[in-house]
Amino acid sequence: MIEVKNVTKVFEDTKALDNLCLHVKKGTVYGLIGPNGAGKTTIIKHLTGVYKQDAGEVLIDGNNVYENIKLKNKTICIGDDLYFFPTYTIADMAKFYAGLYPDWDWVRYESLKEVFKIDTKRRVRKLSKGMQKQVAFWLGICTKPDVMILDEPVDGLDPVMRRNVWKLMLQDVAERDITVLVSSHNLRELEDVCDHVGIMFGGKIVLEKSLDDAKGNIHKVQAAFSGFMPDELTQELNVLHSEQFGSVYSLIIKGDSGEIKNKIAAYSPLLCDILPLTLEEVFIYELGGIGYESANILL
Ligand SMILES: Nc1ncnc2c1ncn2[C@@H]1O[C@H](COP(=O)(O)OP(=O)(O)OP(=O)(O)O)[C@@H](O)[C@H]1O
Repeated sequence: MIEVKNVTKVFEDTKALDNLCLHVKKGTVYGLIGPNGAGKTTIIKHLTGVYKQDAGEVLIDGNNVYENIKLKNKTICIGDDLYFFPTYTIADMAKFYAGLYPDWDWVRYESLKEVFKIDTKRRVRKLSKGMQKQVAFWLGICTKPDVMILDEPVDGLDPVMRRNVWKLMLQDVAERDITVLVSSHNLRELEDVCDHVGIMFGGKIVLEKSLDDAKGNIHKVQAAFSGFMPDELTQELNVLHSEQFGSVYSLIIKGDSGEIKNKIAAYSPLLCDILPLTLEEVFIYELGGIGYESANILL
């Protein structure tokens, strides 16, 4: 279980984290999403013990993360800034990891040769960017972590390998109850793997919910009336966004779908369809509601 309690971090004149609270349950996959500069990488660096917070608490299983060797042994972080020793081959790196991580699993390492299919005698630094990422996952999974912190994890991996890597991680979530926090701008992909999402904006978490709840409280509605949509109805509904194409209104409405349907039905619409939103649309409209506007390109 990951708990971030009221964490603040200031860099010179920038408040990167502002009283941030975040909760990730054990055995779940948590998608951390937010616009550029929201503070995602900064909180990740706190979760991996790179930064020390100015205020608040960063806890994994109830223990402070900063300078906690025991927790570091059971946490793997994979981001864009991968580090491998200049002359080391994959096999050398595996031996190094085996010495560093007490639960290193050689059997898994051997069996994953079937998945990653890269010659272990090759120097890691000479591999392509995507292959280096594969090695990071290969080694990371073999440390048998309790917690995986991932920053744009599958960037640079080809579609088959992205799928393989997610399969391996979700297998560990199901079988070993590991906890995964993943930050990514690829919302389509997160939608397939996350149980919970946290939306960050301005150094805070502005929404933290199960994926189903996040998507269940905001709807795309298409409605038509004989004439214009009644003003009274617009006032009764929490309309985040509205567009009109001829006599059809395309609306983004916050609230319970049953209640929305009943309120519209009371005005005898010619058409009333409630459609599911994608995570990308939830992101755009939730953030639009708090002042991070996007162009009207989704309806
Ligand atoms: N080492 C640092 N020194 C000064 N400012 C920093 C430092 N690291 C981050 N910041 C600032 O903190 C804020 C949050 O940055 P952060 O990298 O955490 O955002 P992010 O959500 O990861 O963004 P992106 O999606 O673009 O990667 C930004 O305003 C950034 O300029």
